[in-house]
Amino acid sequence: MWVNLYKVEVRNVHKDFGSLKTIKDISLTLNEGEFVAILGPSGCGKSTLFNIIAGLTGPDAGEVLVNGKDAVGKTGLVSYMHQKDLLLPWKNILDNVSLPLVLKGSSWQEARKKAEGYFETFGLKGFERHYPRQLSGGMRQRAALLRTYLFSNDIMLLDEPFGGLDAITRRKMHLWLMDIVKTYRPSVLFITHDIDEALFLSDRIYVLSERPSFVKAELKVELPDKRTEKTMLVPEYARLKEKILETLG
Ligand SMILES: Nc1ncnc2c1ncn2[C@@H]1O[C@H](COP(=O)(O)OP(=O)(O)OP(=O)(O)O)[C@@H](O)[C@H]1O
Repeated sequence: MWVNLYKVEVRNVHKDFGSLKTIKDISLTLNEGEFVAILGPSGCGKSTLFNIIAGLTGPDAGEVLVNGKDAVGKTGLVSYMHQKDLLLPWKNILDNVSLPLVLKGSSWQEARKKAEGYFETFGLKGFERHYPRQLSGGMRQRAALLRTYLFSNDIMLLDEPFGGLDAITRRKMHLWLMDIVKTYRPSVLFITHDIDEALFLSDRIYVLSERPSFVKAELKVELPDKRTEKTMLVPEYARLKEKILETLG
């Protein structure tokens, strides 16, 4: 019998922090090579959900499977880029992004060699020996994304990676990230507050309710694969956006 093996499957997760009811009941799936956005109001428990998937926090009830296996309380199975993912200020960019490979057992020499191979694609070529403070905001985020990708190039949890960037840099990062995703095909769960960002980047979107959160809607984003600025003008884009706005209420 053929069984669809999800990269990530969350089944009926529930979480409270003392009397603070945070996650009421969330189930979701992530297929191989898929880009799935999780859109929800501030404080509804999105980061908590990621902490649970990454094994950093235990759910009060429910299951988390990564590659079909129980992942509750298990770290290291997915790469996780936090909202404010800081690069180590005292290490240069090459060493910052090589670090996950060293933590996984490579020598510094091997790790740097492998990491260097990605600098061109990640728009960091020529900045290997620069320190984080010498880079623009967009470059720092690309370096943090590369570090996340190198930790496990398979499943990535990205918690609002472009939240702190200005609108123009953000737009550029979206176009860039789409190319990266097409080239490397990672499976990505992506938290955002931004409806356009979710529509522009994703294959599917889960819309969460206010806290205590549950999945209010799941939408398939059937827009052309190659998305450009013009995608926003397509009628299907407007239809989906309206549906999300209605759902968020
Ligand atoms: N370890 C903790 N102990 C107690 N309360 C917590 C803990 N972690 C999160 N919370 C609370 O749970 C709620 C959900 O937080 P969380 O960061 O998951 O939301 P979020 O949807 O990611 O928010 P935002 O979109 O603003 O980043 C918040 O009210 C937060 O204060």
